Amino acid sequence: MEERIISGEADLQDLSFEQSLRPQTLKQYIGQDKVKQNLEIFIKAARIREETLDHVLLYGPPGLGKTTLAAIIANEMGVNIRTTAGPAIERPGDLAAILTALEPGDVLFIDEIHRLPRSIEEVLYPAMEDFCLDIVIGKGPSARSVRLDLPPFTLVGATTRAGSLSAPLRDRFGVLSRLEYYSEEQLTDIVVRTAEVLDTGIDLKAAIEVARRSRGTPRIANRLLRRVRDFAQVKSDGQVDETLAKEALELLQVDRLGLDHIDHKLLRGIIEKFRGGPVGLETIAATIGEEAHTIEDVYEPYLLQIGFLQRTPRGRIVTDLVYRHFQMEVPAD
Ligand SMILES: Nc1ncnc2c1ncn2[C@@H]1O[C@H](COP(=O)(O)OP(=O)(O)OP(=O)(O)O)[C@@H](O)[C@H]1O
Ligand SMILES: [Mg+2]
Repeated sequence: MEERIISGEADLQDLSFEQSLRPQTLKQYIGQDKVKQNLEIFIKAARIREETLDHVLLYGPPGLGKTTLAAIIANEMGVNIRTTAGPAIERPGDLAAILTALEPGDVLFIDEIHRLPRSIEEVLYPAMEDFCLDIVIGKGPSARSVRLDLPPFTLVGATTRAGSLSAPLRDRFGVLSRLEYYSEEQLTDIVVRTAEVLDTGIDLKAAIEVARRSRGTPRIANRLLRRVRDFAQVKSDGQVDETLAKEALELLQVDRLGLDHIDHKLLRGIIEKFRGGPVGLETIAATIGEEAHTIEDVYEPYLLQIGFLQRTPRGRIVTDLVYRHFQMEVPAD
């Protein structure tokens, strides 16, 4: 798969920047109002009762702020956060080691929780429900099960694929929060805030230009801003205005809706070879030389979100919006 500047997934450079860009409190966290309102109430209530917060599952596409929100939850609860990821926990013993090291009230953040092995999930159930751990000591006829008490804790799970989570695991979360794509206004606020953190001067119009091309995703907004900032430092005095932002984004080959050459290839392919569809996923994949699941997981979600593609039982179709975007005549049928 090609590297894309408008990918929602983190690259190495993002990771080194993101830590410094992360908002620390619910107040600083822009957008996701419904999720924030709920969490605010649950957190307040838990603090009044001096109890741990219920387990929270955060789900939604990459780069929308799940990891950020997990850290904010711990911060607002005034507790420590321990971070791990589904694929990092291979044996029940790994999980036991993490759980027994928690302090009362801590947040345990498990990223990519859908990738937790089934055998580990089963250890997690009693830990989530009753704060205890059943471990088997010894082998064969002398084996016995011992129950270990754990400190009360809050599990915060994050996943881009809520659908691949097993039902029993999903049911054990008291709070299920789905993160949505951000509006242009919210992304503009994020761009302005990031520019402040990076000590970069940016005009409002330039910030809007970056926001508009960020596919509803803060990670992409921050990444584009960094590239535009580089451009401003080389080409002018470092101040980002609208003309400069447009010029830089043109060079990055991100169009005014945040589509890149791969999106263009996909959409034009369906128009030119299949008269706009319907066409099956496998056929599209073969035509543009990509894996079907990559198209489904990576390329399609945003195109569906902005109404450029539709999924029908007979395959994908492009909508009139695409013809207009490419300034092509919309076909009569
Ligand atoms: N609501 C927000 N307000 C301000 N900045 C945000 C917000 N949400 C995310 N960001 C910024 O976007 C970047 C990516 O966010 P984060 O790493 O939390 O995404 P994620 O959902 O965990 O992604 P992934 O699925 O890849 O793990 C971070 O640098 C963060 O600062
Ligand atoms: Mg994350």
